[in-house]
Amino acid sequence: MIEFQAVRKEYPNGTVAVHELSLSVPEGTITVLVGPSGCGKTTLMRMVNRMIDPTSGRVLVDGADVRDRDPADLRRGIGYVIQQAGLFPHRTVLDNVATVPMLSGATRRAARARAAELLDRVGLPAELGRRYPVQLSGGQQQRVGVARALAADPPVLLMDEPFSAVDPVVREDLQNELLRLQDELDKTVLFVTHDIDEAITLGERVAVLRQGGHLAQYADPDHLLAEPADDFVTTFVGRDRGYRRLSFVDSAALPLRHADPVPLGEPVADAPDWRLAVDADRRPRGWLPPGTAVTDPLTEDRLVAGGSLHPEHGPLRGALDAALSAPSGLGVVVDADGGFRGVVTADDVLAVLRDARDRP
Ligand SMILES: Nc1ncnc2c1ncn2[C@@H]1O[C@H](COP(=O)(O)OP(=O)(O)OP(=O)(O)O)[C@@H](O)[C@H]1O
Repeated sequence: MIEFQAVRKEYPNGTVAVHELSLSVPEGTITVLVGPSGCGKTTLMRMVNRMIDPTSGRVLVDGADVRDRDPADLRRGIGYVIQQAGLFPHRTVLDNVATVPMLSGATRRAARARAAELLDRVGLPAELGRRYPVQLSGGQQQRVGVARALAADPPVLLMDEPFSAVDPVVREDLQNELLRLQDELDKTVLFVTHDIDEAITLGERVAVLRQGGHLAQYADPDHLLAEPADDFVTTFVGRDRGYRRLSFVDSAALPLRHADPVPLGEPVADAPDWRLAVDADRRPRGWLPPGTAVTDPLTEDRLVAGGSLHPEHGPLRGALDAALSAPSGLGVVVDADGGFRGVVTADDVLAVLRDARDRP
């Protein structure tokens, strides 16, 4: 656990970067610090590994004041990932990662074996290990940065805008990769970003900071979107927060409508409605338009491509998207194996939301 207790940072020029801020970062979670430029996010984060000491107040890691720890020793237990990855340009990718275990006394051979394992873990092919950082894309470099931060297997990971220099598609990949890794590793991650979407995607807890290093709100993402604490947070989380909130509401209360899918490979009689075609494993393959009779065995070329599929009990946002993107207006719900379960309409999704809102 990381705990900030009434920490304040005033730089020698009189700038107050962090103003008496208290915050607990629970163990094994991703906690995000988010806020506009200059609100003190980086200053706050760097107090954890003593790159910056607070003017007053205390920072505790696992109950101990970091000021009582030797900085080098403290940092061995804290991985640090920054924007642009900060890799050593004259070392190969493999050696960039192997440097960390070698500093902790591993032999070169053992350190390289560990580095190769980590590169694989962050989704990089082994042959990239022989290249130099400039020979990698921005997204690949960030993955190396993450691998290097994990090399000493630290319980705490500090990530300062690690994904902000890459394009949105790569960024989404990296975010998903981090969530997948965190599922396996259970680190205590403190993540800094100025992007509220990134904060909401990654954070189990999100701390919104405003200018002068004030904590505007500290909550889980659903709470932040549903009940922003003040006008600043409302503006910062943005206009479409109602829609984005759907990502955090699960669809357990969504009733499934029955539908009789038509199997591929069999003739189909004419019918007035759209019908979903499924394969032998009941996996949805597409929609047969109303009024189509098929006398030969039904083949995929007769079908209109389907919309997105909604995994049963996934977030409501996926159910709404499935309904809106299907040519029939019926969102297809599938089980864990991708088999057809039933359909939902956009009205069904809205009814669930209305019920949730009206419940006392
Ligand atoms: N060494 C320093 N000396 C004086 N002022 C500083 C110093 N470092 C940062 N500041 C100021 O402290 C405030 C907080 O800076 P900080 O870098 O923590 O903000 P941030 O939220 O991380 O911003 P960004 O998103 O732009 O990186 C800013 O006003 C900044 O100009």
